[in-house]
Amino acid sequence: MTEDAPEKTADAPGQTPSLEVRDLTVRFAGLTALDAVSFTVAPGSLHAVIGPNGAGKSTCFNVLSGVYRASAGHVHFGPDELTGLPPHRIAALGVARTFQNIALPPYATVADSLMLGRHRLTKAGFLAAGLRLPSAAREAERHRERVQEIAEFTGLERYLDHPAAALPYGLQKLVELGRALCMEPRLLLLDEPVAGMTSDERRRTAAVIAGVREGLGISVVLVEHDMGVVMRLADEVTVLDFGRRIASGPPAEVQRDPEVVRAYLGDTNNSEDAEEGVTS
Ligand SMILES: Nc1ncnc2c1ncn2[C@@H]1O[C@H](COP(=O)(O)OP(=O)(O)OP(=O)(O)O)[C@@H](O)[C@H]1O
Repeated sequence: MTEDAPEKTADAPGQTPSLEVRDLTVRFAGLTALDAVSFTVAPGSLHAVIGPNGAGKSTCFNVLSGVYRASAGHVHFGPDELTGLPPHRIAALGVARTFQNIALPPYATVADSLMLGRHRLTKAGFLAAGLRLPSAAREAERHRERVQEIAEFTGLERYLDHPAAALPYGLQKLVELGRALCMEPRLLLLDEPVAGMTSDERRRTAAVIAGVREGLGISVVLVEHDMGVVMRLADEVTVLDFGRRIASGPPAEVQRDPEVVRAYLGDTNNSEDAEEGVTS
């Protein structure tokens, strides 16, 4: 695809395609952060990428979303090659992501923050919106309705008028998730969505993620340290260690894999994971 080719939009009809990651390699000045990693995310499934600290999970995410460039290998989303595309082109193909660290605008309400996710789908031009043409007003109303639906889906409806950045941490992370859903993605990349949450917040967020997979038919790639959440939600798990894929398969299988157990228990810098192992 050339830079001048028209951008596809995610709201085009059609099924969610599979995501194929093939021999993905990323090198940083002498360090191989990802070493020929391959996995497939089946349409509508939830695929977790796990591994001890420094295993290459964030690097993998950053390549999938276009933040980092692969040194070798390919990522295909259906017929489209994502490798080498900038983040906005990947987003235009229906791939949305959340970040480990919250990046909400400081004074925006929850409604405004969710509406930011609609930006890419807005068709009315600056002039039509500025002149308050009926077509622009109708479109704005449709976006507001969708924001309301997604707020209900994520349990945020009663906070719509609150400043997002003033909400408790767990709700702010849900706003991030809601904003990604407002992009109408076909593939959602969730980077540690329950990190730093209370157990109540974790339960609530895990239920929303389960709802995304079950109710919306969106494929999800999840990077998460909370093994309880991973084992409950994932259809398939890929385990990385020192940039290499050491195991892949259904959670129950991966959990028993001796190399996975060794990678976790042998990682003395990761006491929380070592204590929890891969069995919680
Ligand atoms: N931009 C970068 N420049 C140089 N090295 C990097 C860069 N990003 C990541 N790395 C290195 O690549 C390796 C993999 O890091 P990465 O952040 O992908 O691991 P991770 O599995 O996400 O770890 P964590 O669970 O701690 O977030 C690490 O050794 C890290 O220091």
